[in-house]
Amino acid sequence: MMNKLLLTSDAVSKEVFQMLQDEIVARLRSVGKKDNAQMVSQTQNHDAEDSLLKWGEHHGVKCKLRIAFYQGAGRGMVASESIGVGDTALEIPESLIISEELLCQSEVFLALKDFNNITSETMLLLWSMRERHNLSSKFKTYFEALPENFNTGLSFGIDALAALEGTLLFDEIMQAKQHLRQQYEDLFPLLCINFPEIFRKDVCTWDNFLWACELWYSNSMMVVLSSGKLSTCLVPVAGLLNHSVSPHILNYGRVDEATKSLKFPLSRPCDAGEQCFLSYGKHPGSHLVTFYGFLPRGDNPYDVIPLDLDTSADEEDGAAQSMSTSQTTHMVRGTWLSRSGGFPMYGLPQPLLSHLRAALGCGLDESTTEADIKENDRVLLETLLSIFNPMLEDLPETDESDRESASWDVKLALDYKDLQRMIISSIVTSCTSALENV
Ligand SMILES: C[S@@+](CC[C@H](N)C(=O)[O-])C[C@H]1O[C@@H](n2cnc3c(N)ncnc32)[C@H](O)[C@@H]1O
Repeated sequence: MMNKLLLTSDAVSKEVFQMLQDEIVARLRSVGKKDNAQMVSQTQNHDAEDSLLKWGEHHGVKCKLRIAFYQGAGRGMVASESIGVGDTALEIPESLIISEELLCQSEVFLALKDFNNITSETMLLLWSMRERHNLSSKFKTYFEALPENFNTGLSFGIDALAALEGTLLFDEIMQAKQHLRQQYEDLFPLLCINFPEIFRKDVCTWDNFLWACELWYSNSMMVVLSSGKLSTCLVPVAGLLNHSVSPHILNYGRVDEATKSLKFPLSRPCDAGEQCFLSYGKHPGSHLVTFYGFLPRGDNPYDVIPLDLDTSADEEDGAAQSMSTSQTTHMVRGTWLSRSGGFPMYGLPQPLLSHLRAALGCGLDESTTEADIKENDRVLLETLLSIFNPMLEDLPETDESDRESASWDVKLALDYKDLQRMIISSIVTSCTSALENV
């Protein structure tokens, strides 16, 4: 829009628009500087990654990025040159996208299309489980560059799960694992018996099935294909972009009609040598741990403590007395993310405060005196502390020596608990200091 205005305005307006554009770009540049994780190596000889880039180039991928290795994040993509706002960092031809449309030409689809209402997502999952072992696959180079283990929450071992007991993440991971186990048991050994040529027993193991599930959870993107269909897809090369809470690439996901390619344009500039990040979506830490196996650096505004509040009210209706109950869930973020730390918000969400003030009979109106306001807020803050203090007590601090010797999954579980503790602790601190002042 700015570029258009700069082209069409008179000289004076042009000067103003140019100043505005420079300021916007400077502000965008300052965002996310904390994200730049330590690069481990740019130059190591990593055959699988080099081959993937060459294979992509050969098939028409256009790329202003190269692959680098980052501490704690595996591979990532780094800008080979400075890339500006609106410029395309990466362009992938539609013919390289693994989607439902590609599936329709496969043996797996022909065998399964009429099988027990199977979904195309499940067929794609089974396709990738097989294709990984197909030596003559068109996507051999892509599969060879994928990790042996994805290390998501779905692969958490018993110690990591034990560390999470009592948290919502524990429930999320257990439910997801049970769902996948059930799905596997519904499919196997049935498919191996019915279609032994296609589904070989040695390929269709639980470990290979879980690998394919983790591949789709951690690497897939929603793409509108040129047919107009919205489809969950694997996008080779683009699957090497890591996530950030302040990403460079935000708006992507529609195949360009003219070029028949998926473009990844920048929403904020990326300097040469800087890691270029994508947004995987507005996910809280629990979702990123379960399905991707990491917690992002920096403040994630989608990290919340869900709070279920019951509102039970006695209602007099003539002679009979009835009881109405409703449940509301409030999402509470760390108070450091809020701009309104003091009275009357205390860094907490307005709907939660209104809900509690009404439930406690502590509403504010013109006739409320200053003394009433203070008393009401004392009751409100004490109620909030009675909710959040026990949560904090249930999350004891991690012993640092435990963390040093821990495995990847236990470390991630402990990091998640630290994050939860930090959010709850910020709420307790806000309420305690406010209580001292009323
Ligand atoms: C789409 S892949 C990105 C490429 C991946 N790093 C690799 O080496 O194949 C998604 C996976 O990358 C890792 N990842 C992405 N963003 C990350 C981040 N900000 N910090 C740590 N790991 C990240 C997680 O393991 C996630 O499951």
